[in-house]
Amino acid sequence: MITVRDLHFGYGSQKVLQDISFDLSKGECLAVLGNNGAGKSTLMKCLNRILHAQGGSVLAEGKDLLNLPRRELARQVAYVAQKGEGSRATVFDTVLLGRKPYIKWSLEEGDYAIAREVLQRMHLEDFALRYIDELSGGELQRVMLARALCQQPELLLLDEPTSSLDPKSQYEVMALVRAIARQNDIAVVIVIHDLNLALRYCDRFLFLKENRIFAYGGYEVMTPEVIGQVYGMPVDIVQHKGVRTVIPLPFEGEAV
Ligand SMILES: Nc1ncnc2c1ncn2[C@@H]1O[C@H](COP(=O)(O)OP(=O)(O)OP(=O)(O)O)[C@@H](O)[C@H]1O
Repeated sequence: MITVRDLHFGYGSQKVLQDISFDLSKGECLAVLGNNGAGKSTLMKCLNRILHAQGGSVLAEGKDLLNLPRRELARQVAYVAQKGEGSRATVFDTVLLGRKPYIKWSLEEGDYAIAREVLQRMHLEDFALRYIDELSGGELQRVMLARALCQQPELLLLDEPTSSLDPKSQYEVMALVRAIARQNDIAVVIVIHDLNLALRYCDRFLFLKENRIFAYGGYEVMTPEVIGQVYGMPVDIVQHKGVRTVIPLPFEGEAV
């Protein structure tokens, strides 16, 4: 269980996060939603201690993540940033790097086996020997996700993991993340702009607005009213062939 309580953060005098509290069970996916600049990436960076929260607590299974030694933190939390970096390393070596928090003296056969398994699950076997600075944006995004999975964290933080993927890959990757979360009991926090992907693959939803949580909960908070107030646009939610779908409605006076 991940328990976040009263998290606060500001860049200088600009307050970005205030009174952020939520709980997430293992195996669940939480979508973090909100407009550009709402503080979603900042929240992820506070959870991973890239940024230091100025107040509040983050507990994972009772362990205080904001005060764990770095190496221990890296075993608990994996983070995939919005912009992946492309260095001169192969895909296999990059994914293997996810084992770093566990290595004592040298890599063991178990580490290679985990990397191979993750590559297979992410359909990246054919890319194993390619250099990551020669991949497309979407391919690189898959590799960075694979590296995070190789880390076998308790908490997986994904900042817009589908932003560079083609439509089919977006659904495939989200389905895979959800399946891995459930099978391996990983709590996943996903910053995502696509409400339909969130609705389909996430279990809980956290809307940020004006530095604070505007709404948080299960499907009951995914309503046209909440979405309308957070994003300032009219929407409807319909069920089509069993799939709940958010449909943007025309703005007032807009011809369609
Ligand atoms: N390093 C920084 N220094 C100062 N202000 C920052 C910094 N990074 C972000 N901000 C500001 O903090 C606020 C929240 O930014 P953040 O990146 O967390 O938003 P976001 O919700 O992830 O946005 P987006 O959907 O555009 O990715 C914004 O007003 C942004 O301009």
